[in-house]
Amino acid sequence: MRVGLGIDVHAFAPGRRLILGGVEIPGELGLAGHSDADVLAHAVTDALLGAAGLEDIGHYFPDTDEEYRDADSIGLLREARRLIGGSWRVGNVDSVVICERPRIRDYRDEMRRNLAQALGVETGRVSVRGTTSEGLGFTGRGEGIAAQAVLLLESC
Ligand SMILES: Nc1ccn([C@@H]2O[C@H](COP(=O)(O)O)[C@@H](O)[C@H]2O)c(=O)n1
Ligand SMILES: C[C@@]1(CO)OP(=O)(O)OP(=O)(O)OC[C@H]1O
Repeated sequence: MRVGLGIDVHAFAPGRRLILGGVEIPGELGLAGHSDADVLAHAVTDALLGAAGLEDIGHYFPDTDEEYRDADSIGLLREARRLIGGSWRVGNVDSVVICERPRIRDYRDEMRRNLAQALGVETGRVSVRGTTSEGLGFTGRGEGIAAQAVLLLESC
């Protein structure tokens, strides 16, 4: 077994859609990024790549490459899963999104389904939770969203 950790942060930006775990959340400020800025999908992708001992997300999907402008980050997670190859399967993923809003609980099951599908596992193996930072720091001031994920790989 191997464990991986992924952490990502994106700042809010006007004129952007908010995509978290592949779910478009209406009525909220979006996040700045070269891709769709799906901070949760990025954290899970880096946890997956880290568990496999590979390079990081920016290595495989550079933010200087026009191919990844506004890219669907769930699609990038699926691509990263392909890079891992067939000798590993995902045991489970746990993840936390840190923001004052939106309330992640309202969307978490759809996020879990999207992430699980990209990873090729049952939804029950993927957890997503939200927490505020109680008004403290950049997330507390509503400047951006942070996400963290841990992922276990099991050999097949
Ligand atoms: N963005 C968020 C923040 C919180 N939640 C839910 O509320 C619970 C309490 O959060 P605290 O930060 O006040 O501890 C948390 O356990 C979540 O159920 C959320 O869904 N999305
Ligand atoms: C997937 C990528 C592609 O540009 O997305 P970005 O929106 O640039 O987000 P970031 O988390 O800063 O870096 C990962 C990038 O590789």
